[in-house]
Amino acid sequence: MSDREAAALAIDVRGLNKHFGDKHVVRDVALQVKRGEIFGFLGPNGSGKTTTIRMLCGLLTPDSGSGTCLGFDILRESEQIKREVGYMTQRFSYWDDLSIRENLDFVARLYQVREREQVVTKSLEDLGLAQRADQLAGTLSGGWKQRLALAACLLHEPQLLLLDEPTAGVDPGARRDFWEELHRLAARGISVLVSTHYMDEAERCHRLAYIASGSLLAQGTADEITNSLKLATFCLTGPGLAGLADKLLGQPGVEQTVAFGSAVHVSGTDADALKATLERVAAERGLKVEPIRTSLEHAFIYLMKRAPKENGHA
Ligand SMILES: Nc1ncnc2c1ncn2[C@@H]1O[C@H](COP(=O)(O)OP(=O)(O)OP(=O)(O)O)[C@@H](O)[C@H]1O
Repeated sequence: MSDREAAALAIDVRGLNKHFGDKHVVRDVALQVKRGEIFGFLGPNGSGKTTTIRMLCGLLTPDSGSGTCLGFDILRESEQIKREVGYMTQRFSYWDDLSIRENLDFVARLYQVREREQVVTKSLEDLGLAQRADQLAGTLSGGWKQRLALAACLLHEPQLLLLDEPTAGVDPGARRDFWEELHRLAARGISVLVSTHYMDEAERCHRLAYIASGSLLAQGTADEITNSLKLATFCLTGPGLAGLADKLLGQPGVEQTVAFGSAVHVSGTDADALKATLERVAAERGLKVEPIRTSLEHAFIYLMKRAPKENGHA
């Protein structure tokens, strides 16, 4: 890769491995995140997302692997990385009995931010927190707490944000606002790697990676990931759908069924066999069957079901 291409990458790592005791929790992970890109990091609980993020920002040393974060070597230059990265942990800690402004002021002191007062005031304005600047953090709702957390990790003007499930437990309106803010930051050239369990958030990322049991199973745009699986998906609607999803499993061509209230989505890689099965079932039961686009949600359910169940040892 040329220097120019490398400079266009905020994160460029390969062969990352991490064990905890005899548990191999991150396996040969390679990630490339472009500058100014919002990169989604998805995977079931315990799949290794937090561990990977901590290795990227120099908080954890990989057992093996190499690469750069913002052009700094992840093994030798972790101090520089920490200075240029904003890391929002799953449980952001703020001080309940300090106001929003006092919390930000405190964090700005930790980072030794110059012209602290102006920086804090600007941050309050940029993040829409000015009206609540004097409210005690402990009295804020989940959405406002996340906003405070984001403001805090932006104070030292990082080039890259590593956000670990920043919107867990936050209501849909506040999540939408949070994502608008992420897109504004990305438009300013800030790179974002964000882990999430929400499909609507995954759809809003420029590119994504899916990790299960420590291994990356897919990486690319939403379309690249869904197309790579070569899944055909059909939607069944009509009367008496209860229990149908389970009954279909195991029939020719049927690899995955997902029940929704008023429909069952059925996917498989052998489109002809799947179609034949569904047309037969639809005729028998008086249902309607139609092909639909394989969504990111279908793709991730498919990947998750095929991933090894446990983190293996070794
Ligand atoms: N310090 C540690 N010591 C021992 N095991 C750990 C440690 N940190 C994480 N693990 C284990 O490593 C595995 C991966 O954890 P990690 O937190 O990276 O997953 P995750 O994908 O971020 O999960 P979640 O979505 O639940 O946050 C889990 O089995 C976890 O129990």
